[in-house]
Amino acid sequence: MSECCRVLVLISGNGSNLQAIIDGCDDNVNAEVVGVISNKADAYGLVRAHHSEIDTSCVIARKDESRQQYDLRLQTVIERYQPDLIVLAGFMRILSDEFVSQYLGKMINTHPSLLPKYAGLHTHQRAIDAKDTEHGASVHFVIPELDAGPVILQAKVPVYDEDTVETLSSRVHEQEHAIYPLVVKWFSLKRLIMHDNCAFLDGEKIGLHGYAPD
Ligand SMILES: Nc1nc2c(c(=O)[nH]1)N[C@@H](CN(C=O)c1ccc(C(=O)N[C@@H](CCC(=O)O)C(=O)O)cc1)CN2
Ligand SMILES: NCC(=O)N[C@@H]1O[C@H](COP(=O)([O-])[O-])[C@@H](O)[C@H]1O
Repeated sequence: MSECCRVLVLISGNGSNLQAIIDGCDDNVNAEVVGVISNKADAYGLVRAHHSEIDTSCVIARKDESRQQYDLRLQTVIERYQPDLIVLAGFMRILSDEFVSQYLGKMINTHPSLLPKYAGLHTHQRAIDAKDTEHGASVHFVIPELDAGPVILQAKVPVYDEDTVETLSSRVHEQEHAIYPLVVKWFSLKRLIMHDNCAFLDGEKIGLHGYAPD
């Protein structure tokens, strides 16, 4: 079996996607979560990592620190883990252009909307306010432009009239927990790459709305 894919997960909160990725890195997947980095000391995802005996680090923003200064500290910690893949899983900081440019093609994110709809924050409330009938999640490569990287895989969920942010986000979470580990598996098997700002799976260019099996 080829070298195991070293996966580093960045979080800010609960870590349910982290948990899905930990659970997905079983014996059949050539990947291992080698570390978890949080920008919040109280992130429950750190507890999840401890339970799985995964090394953790915290990089907490300092007052009057520029985005670039924070990212330099973050980069120093990241390099200790020598990751093959960096997974943003609810990591709630916008990363500087210089930082992201160093990890093009090896950094992915899960975003709680059907990109390119609703880049940014508060996506569930925006979908409810717009009376959308469908919503979902997008796993994409990370580029400097926020939530604009090539989409790899999307999952759709229905939106009901009686939905609240809580009920809708829960439905989206369920789908994220299914698709994110699959994308990590594809990357670990070297089936998934980014080239010229496009995502490719098994050599086939992935469309704007992610991989769609025939
Ligand atoms: N350069 C990039 N950085 C990040 C990307 C990206 O695509 N390019 N993805 C985001 C993840 N994300 C949505 O999926 C996201 C995270 C955070 C924010 C944001 O506005 N953060 C604020 C602080 C918000 C808070 O503390 O609650 C900020 O950083 O000023 C938007 C989208 C990760 N980074
Ligand atoms: N814009 C970034 C963003 O909103 N990301 C979202 O944060 C949640 C983290 O949940 P988790 O901590 O339980 O994995 C996920 O739903 C993810 O899509």
